[in-house]
Amino acid sequence: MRAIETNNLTKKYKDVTAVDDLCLSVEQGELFALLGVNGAGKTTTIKMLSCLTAPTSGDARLLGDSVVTAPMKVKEKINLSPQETAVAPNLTVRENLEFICGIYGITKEEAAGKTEDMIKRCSLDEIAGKKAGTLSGGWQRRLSIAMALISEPDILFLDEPTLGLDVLARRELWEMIEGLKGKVTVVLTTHYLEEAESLSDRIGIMAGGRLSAVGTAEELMKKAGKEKFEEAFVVLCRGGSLS
Ligand SMILES: Nc1ncnc2c1ncn2[C@@H]1O[C@H](COP(=O)(O)OP(=O)(O)OP(=O)(O)O)[C@@H](O)[C@H]1O
Repeated sequence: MRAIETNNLTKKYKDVTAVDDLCLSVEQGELFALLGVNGAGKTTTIKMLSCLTAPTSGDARLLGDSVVTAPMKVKEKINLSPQETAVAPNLTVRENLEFICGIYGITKEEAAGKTEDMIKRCSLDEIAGKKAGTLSGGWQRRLSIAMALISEPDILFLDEPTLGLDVLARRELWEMIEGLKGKVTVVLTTHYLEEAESLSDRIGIMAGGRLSAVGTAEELMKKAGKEKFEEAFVVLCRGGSLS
């Protein structure tokens, strides 16, 4: 069974078609990156796949369940780390994680163990007792992803995980995301081409709400007839043919 399978997934706002007839599949354990210029439809796609907004038409199945007819089942299997880091600034890192455990109905005793596990797994030890609001952007993103992992999702959506981070913080977050490879299906959106190229198994390029190409970075460069990924991206954004 595929992790994600979309069939003609479409989202229209009044006079804008944000996502247009999207047909895409992602395998279990895959790290899939959605690339595209501003307004290409990446965030809207993630929102439909994570049941935050309903499609106008079409459907998507996540591990077999439809976002249209079974959104509650889908929500049990997924989690999202949104563009805006959603940590509680006055709680410590540990308290933020315990708070999320509470939301999922995990008992206090279990929550303590789960929180410590997550602190170790996401290498948050050195800042576990610090208030989240005092942390750098990189640490806040790392905490935000740890919070999304508490529910042990099969599929994790990361919307622009490294937006605004400096080069070092970005590299550290890449290592964390790479550590998820093969264990969790990850779909991330990004504007950083090198992020998609070095992290992901496959890349989908969106332009004008449509998927203009999909494949490994190598395949996309071959398809565009370019040796550099950035050049391939420009060609494919400007309407390279569908693969
Ligand atoms: N709630 C909304 N109401 C009206 N139009 C919207 C809404 N959300 C998104 N859009 C429009 O849909 C299109 C796709 O937007 P979306 O945010 O999905 O793109 P994106 O690829 O994520 O862009 P960015 O890289 O800038 O975040 C844009 O034209 C946007 O203005």
